[in-house]
Amino acid sequence: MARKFFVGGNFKMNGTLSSIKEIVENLNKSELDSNVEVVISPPSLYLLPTREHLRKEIEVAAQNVFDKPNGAFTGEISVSQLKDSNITWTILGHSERRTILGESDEVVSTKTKYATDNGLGVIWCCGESLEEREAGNTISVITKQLDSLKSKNPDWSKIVIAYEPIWAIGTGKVATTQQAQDVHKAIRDWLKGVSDKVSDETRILYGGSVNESNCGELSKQPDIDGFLVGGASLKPAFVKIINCHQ
Ligand SMILES: O=C[C@H](O)COP(=O)(O)O
Repeated sequence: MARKFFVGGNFKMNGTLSSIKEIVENLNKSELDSNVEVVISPPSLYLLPTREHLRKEIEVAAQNVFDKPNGAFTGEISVSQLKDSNITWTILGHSERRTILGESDEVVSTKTKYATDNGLGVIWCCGESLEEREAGNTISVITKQLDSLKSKNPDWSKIVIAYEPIWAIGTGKVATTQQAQDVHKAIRDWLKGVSDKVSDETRILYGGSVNESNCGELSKQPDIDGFLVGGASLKPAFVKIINCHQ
């Protein structure tokens, strides 16, 4: 079955009201490949104005969400609050939250389970550090992250996986097409252990220094179903990345 190509833009903690307005206006007026699913993820403060002004075919994602319905959880946002604001996706498990904010596999998996069970799409991130890659542990690190997720029995139909080698994030050091394809294939094979259907249908995105020059080759790989773009999603060239898949 053909998986719909997916391009996410993760603004991280970047942007202002005016710069995000410019990004939204640029996306609104651009011709975008209708075979590509596009989701952009501004900082939480800008979710609502982004949703309000962005063309409807593009969805909006939070960069994080909590696993409780409401209550005394200062600084957190709930799934129902996002859905109430027409925010239909969230990113979870980004390496910056795992390493800087100390989110464990258990925390990420629990939040993913809660979000998917309550109808939110999740861009679920995994990836290895440079030391782990150099020690030959890439697949075992990713398998551990995936095993933790599987143990919670999430709704896989709501999950898009983003493979993001930490050493390629924001460094300009993109993984080679072969390095990326190899890991994506390993993830696809691992997904067969959940079910053939999940393996066939789940999109696996690549993230890490994707730009308008390297996206074409990466997009030709059989197990690369899209991108999670950081820095380049803040630039007009993001449109070229959306349209790079032939
Ligand atoms: O979520 C996006 C990734 O961390 C990639 O960021 P980057 O494209 O700036 O390397």
